[in-house]
Amino acid sequence: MITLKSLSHSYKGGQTIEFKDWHIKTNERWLLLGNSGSGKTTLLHLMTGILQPSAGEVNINGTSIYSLSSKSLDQFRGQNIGIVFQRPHLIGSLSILENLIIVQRFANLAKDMARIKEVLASLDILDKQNAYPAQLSQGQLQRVSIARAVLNKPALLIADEPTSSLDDKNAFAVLDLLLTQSELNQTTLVVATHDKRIKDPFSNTYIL
Ligand SMILES: Nc1ncnc2c1ncn2[C@@H]1O[C@H](COP(=O)(O)OP(=O)(O)OP(=O)(O)O)[C@@H](O)[C@H]1O
Repeated sequence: MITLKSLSHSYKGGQTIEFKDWHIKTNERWLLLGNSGSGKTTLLHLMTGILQPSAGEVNINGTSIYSLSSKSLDQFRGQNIGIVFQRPHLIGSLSILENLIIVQRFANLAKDMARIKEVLASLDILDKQNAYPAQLSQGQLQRVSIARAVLNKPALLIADEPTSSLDDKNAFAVLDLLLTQSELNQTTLVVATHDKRIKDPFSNTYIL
């Protein structure tokens, strides 16, 4: 269960953005909808502890995330939250395998090669394990990005605008990967978007 309560944020010199309360149950699939500039990225950053709110609380499975020290929060995020960013942000000098090994290490989990290979296989990119990011296509990079986000079986999988720059065929393919992976890994899914093409599989919507 994830709860957002009385959350608001003001950037320096900007207006205060207030967010209505949000209760997300385990394994639910939510669409976070809002026009450009409405605060989607800000809310995702608050939910994941990347940004501290001006006021309010985020509680993930019993942990109030802003009460954690920054080191504990980094570890908590690594173990409980997977994020698919708009761009993959992989480390270019490391192979795909090495990029995933450090995700386990940053979360303070034991190295688990079997799990890495299982996730790569489920996304159909196991044959790319020894390749470097520059050697992969955009679609393959997005798969690695999803692999990295689900690797540690997080309680919460978040995707920030995963489809808006894609054509219909690729947008639905990525959506399908996110849905399949959230089911496979028993992960609650939140997709932030202004892409109305992908709304059908979501029964829950939080509108900004
Ligand atoms: N670092 C910042 N400093 C000051 N203002 C900011 C900062 N980041 C965002 N904002 C402002 O906060 C508001 C919400 O921005 P945010 O990026 O959360 O919107 P968004 O819904 O994700 O937009 P988009 O869909 O265009 O990415 C906007 O008015 C934006 O200008």
